[in-house]
Amino acid sequence: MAIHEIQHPLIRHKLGLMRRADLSTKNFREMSQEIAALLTYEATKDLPLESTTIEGWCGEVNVEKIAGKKVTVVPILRAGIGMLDGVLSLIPGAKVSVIGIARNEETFEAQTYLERLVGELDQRFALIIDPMLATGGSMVATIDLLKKAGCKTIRALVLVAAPEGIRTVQNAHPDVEIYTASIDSHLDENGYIVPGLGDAGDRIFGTRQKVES
Ligand SMILES: O=P(O)(O)OC[C@H]1O[C@H](OP(=O)(O)OP(=O)(O)O)[C@H](O)[C@@H]1O
Ligand SMILES: O=c1cc[nH]c(=O)[nH]1
Ligand SMILES: [Mg+2]
Repeated sequence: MAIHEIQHPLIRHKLGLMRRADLSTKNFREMSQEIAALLTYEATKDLPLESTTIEGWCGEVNVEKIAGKKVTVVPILRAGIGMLDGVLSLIPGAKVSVIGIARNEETFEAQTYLERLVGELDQRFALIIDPMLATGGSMVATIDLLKKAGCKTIRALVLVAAPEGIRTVQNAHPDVEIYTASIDSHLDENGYIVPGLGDAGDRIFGTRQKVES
């Protein structure tokens, strides 16, 4: 498996802004979608093209179109929804397969509570989206489930990845490529990515609990 940490200046700049603890929910949401679109651009760079002839303004013209596989975007609820519009802004025709997974915050075990997959998964290119790859439990559970449903080509887009999570996905699913805006330092004792973004779901949905001082 390859891990791609994208070095594009727009991504680096936007991620830097997202790390600010005082960033508003509105701005955090907007930047999640913007980085998701930029990661989509990178992760689809090698999609195969085929030639076709169309009727242009001055007669027949040869153009290219994406060949073969159709795409399904797979947001991992909840936080993955925060990247969905960004991905769809570049692949508007993609079908969406929704997976609900919540991490048990004591054991870090991934618990699946919803599975709504689109059809013909054996013919689709799946793009999993989740802002955070921490222990990797949620990502491995999602890939397990997609493969069981017949999916053969899978890539994952995450805003921030921890080395621990990358290793876990790498060991379980060496064929899956991950695209990320940043490989961060490590996980803390609560399984949070350092420096990370904090709880991405809470920051996207505005459910962040204020810490009493
Ligand atoms: O790599 P892992 O250790 O599995 O952790 C990462 C998962 O944790 C977060 O979701 P969370 O379980 O908090 O659910 P939420 O999106 O509903 O907030 C995040 O969005 C990932 O799905
Ligand atoms: O750092 C982390 C780890 C898991 N889930 C998050 O939202 N953030
Ligand atoms: Mg959360």
